Parts: sequence; C-alpha cells; structure tokens
Amino acid sequence: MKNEGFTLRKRLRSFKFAGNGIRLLITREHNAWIHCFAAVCVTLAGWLIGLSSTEWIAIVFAIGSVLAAEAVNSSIEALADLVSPEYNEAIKRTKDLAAGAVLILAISAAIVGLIIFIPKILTLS
Ligand SMILES: Nc1ncnc2c1ncn2[C@@H]1O[C@H](COP(=O)(O)OP(=O)(O)OP(=O)(O)O)[C@@H](O)[C@H]1O
Repeated sequence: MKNEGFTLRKRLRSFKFAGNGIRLLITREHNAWIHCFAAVCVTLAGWLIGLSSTEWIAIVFAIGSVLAAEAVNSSIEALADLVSPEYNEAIKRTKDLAAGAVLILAISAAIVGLIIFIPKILTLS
C-alpha cells in the first residue's frame, strides 16, 4: 500500500496477487466461464482451420481484451456491493457502464471472429 522502495521480491509478490485475480476470475465469475468457453472453442477452431500469425494476434487480443474487461467489471461490482449493498442510482450507473464496456469488447471480438472465420469456412464448403 505505502510507496516503499523497489524490490524484486515485492514485484514478484505483485505477480502472485495478479495471478490470484485471474484465479478468482476463472473460478468465481460465471460470465468469465462463458468467455473462457468461447475462447477455447475459437482457439480449437483456429487450430483446426489454420490461422496466419496476424489472425492469431487479432484473436489473442480479442480474447484477452474481453477477459481483462470482465475482470475489471467484476472488481467494480465487488467494490460497489461493498460500498452500497442497498439500491443506489450511482451504483446502478457504475455497474451498467462497466457491464457495457464488457459488452462492447465482446461484440468487437465476435466481429473479429466473423471477419477471420467466415471466409475460411466458405472456402471449405
Ligand atoms: N446496489 C445497486 N444499486 C442499483 N442497481 C444495482 C445495484 N446492484 C445491482 N444493480 C443493477 O443490477 C445489475 C446487475 O448487477 P449485478 O451486481 O448482479 O451484476 P451481474 O452483471 O448480474 O453480475 P454477476 O452475474 O457477476 O453477479 C447492474 O448492472 C445494475 O443495473
């Protein structure tokens, strides 16, 4: 918490906390399960169909962006629930905006997937 000096040990500890955040996302957040399932399906499809390096870069960024947004959304929800468990208009706006950010990235990721996969699927048939 305090701004103490730089040490490698503390930086490594930060990685451990971040890893715990990823573990919480994957084990506790139901929406993240859906994103992970979609990510596994897209990765398998990409592997079977055969994607170029550029296409993999787009897919990896799309998957990473959605999961990262879901993690931020979940952390905002957790904080909001702590600050105001009772109904509050500002909390509603905050949660809806955070959820909207996830939806924007999920739609963008779906469009990226369609742009990459549709031409390949059409040439298969
Ligand atoms: N304290 C609150 N005050 C006002 N509105 C709230 C409050 N808590 C939740 N909401 C409304 O309910 C919606 C869903 O909130 P919730 O925290 O259940 O998120 P969720 O998207 O269902 O996430 P999860 O499925 O991970 O629990 C919010 O987007 C918001 O519109």
